[in-house]
Amino acid sequence: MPGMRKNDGSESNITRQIANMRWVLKNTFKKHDFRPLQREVISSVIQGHDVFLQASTSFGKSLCYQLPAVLKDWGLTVVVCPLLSLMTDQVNTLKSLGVSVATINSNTTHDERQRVFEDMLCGHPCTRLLYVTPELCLTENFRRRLLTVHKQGQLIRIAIDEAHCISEWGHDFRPAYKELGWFRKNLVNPTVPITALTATATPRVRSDMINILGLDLENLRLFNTPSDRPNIHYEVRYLADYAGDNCTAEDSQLKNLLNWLRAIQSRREARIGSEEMARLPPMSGIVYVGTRAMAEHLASRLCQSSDGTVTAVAYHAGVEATKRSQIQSTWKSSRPVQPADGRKIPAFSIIVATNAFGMGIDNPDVRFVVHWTPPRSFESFVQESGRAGRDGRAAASLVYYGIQERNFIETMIHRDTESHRVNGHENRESKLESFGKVIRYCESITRCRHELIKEFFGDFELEEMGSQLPAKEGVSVASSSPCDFACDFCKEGRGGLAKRREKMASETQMALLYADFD
Ligand SMILES: Nc1ncnc2c1ncn2[C@@H]1O[C@H](COP(=O)(O)OP(=O)(O)OP(=O)(O)O)[C@@H](O)[C@H]1O
Repeated sequence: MPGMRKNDGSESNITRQIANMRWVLKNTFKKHDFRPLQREVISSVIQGHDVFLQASTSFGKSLCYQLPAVLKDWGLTVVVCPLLSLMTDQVNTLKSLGVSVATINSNTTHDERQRVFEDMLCGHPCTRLLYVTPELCLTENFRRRLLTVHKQGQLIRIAIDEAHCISEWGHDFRPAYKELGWFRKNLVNPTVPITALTATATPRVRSDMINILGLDLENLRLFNTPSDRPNIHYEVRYLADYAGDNCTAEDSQLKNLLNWLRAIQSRREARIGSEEMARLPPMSGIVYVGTRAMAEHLASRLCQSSDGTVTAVAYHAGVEATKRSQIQSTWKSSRPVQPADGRKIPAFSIIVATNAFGMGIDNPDVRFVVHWTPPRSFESFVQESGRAGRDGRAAASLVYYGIQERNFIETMIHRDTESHRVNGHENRESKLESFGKVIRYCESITRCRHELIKEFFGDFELEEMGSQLPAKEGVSVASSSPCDFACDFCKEGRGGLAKRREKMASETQMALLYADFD
């Protein structure tokens, strides 16, 4: 492509870098081997292509721009990142590996900012990776500096993490992302290649990403992995929206969750024996709830009602920042938590969270994610459930679903889009469309849940667009079913699910309930 720089230019340089990939992987990043597809994505990055990577949560997308940035012994890669916590996490990890990395965000001091800018403009920056917010990329000051680095021939790539934030049809729309088309329009002669990464983009969001960023279709390499996660067992539990004789709907849901946890505990005990189990740290899990108050309430109920089996703590935007990071690090540490009063070590360590417990949570051994109420968007569901099993081992996703909650969430979406009026109608339509997928996912009793996830993310369409497939050549990502009894449909069959769903309050019952309310 005219004007396009193939990194160092010469073929021999590219070949040398590709040959060194494995060495850098082992020596700098301390990883034994590439995961399927990582090698191909990284090779394309090194060759100077625009790259679009849609890979499931925990795939290891960051390595796909970090490794090429380190592999070259000069030049700056700018990484646009939407969240402070995500940025801090990545920067700290890279620093601990000895990589020259910097960040400019709202927490960066004036002196540090000056130091980073001086290095950036010195003509031969030491910094290999610079993490910035999308908002910084809007400022004239930063843009001017970036143009200077480019004129000096030192800007080798722009990486845009969580690139689905660019689209109003996405679940995390961020207006500043929409302006990132500036890079392609201005970083020219030679054109600076762009890598866009996401775990959750529907076809409509994907096309926004490609168009707004101005990715060059001639030069673009597309990659994707299936949007579902083969190691996650997906299950939906149907709530009967009426309470039993002496128990509220919440009581019966709590009882159901505790029984589920006890069953996991018994299976584990049968597998490894009770002595070994007593030595192990508690199993980590996340329970997502809709509100801060519910997070506090459910965390305390889980502690009280579980007979010492569960330790649970609430996490939401109202918890003070230092306490939040303390909660996160205790939960991530995987150390057995010996209660001070001599009680037994709990079998489960649970964070009861609102969606404030979000992107960038990289705890490898979360064994389950429970949605206490249905998630508000399908993309959030896949992101949140994808925090389970990041180590590749078996994990579970459980969603509690009931008609009452469904109606409540639909009402809230209407109300929120009314009051915020963010592009009013379109915004509401996209939110309702996404929640519609949650409803179809939960109410379906005739399809494998892994297949539904891939269908809703348009995995098959991505293949048709020319996306590269991971390792096993010729096997279609979308059409092959990875579900080895790893969802309730494939395990229980249509009959089993239908029986469970029957218990859910019917539309008519709900209408009667609401009539009573009025
Ligand atoms: N080749 C590899 N071998 C072993 N571990 C790896 C490899 N590549 C990445 N990882 C690890 O996998 C974890 C997830 O990586 P990363 O944070 O890049 O995921 P991601 O694809 O961005 O996921 P998400 O969208 O959920 O944030 C990290 O702990 C990372 O160190």
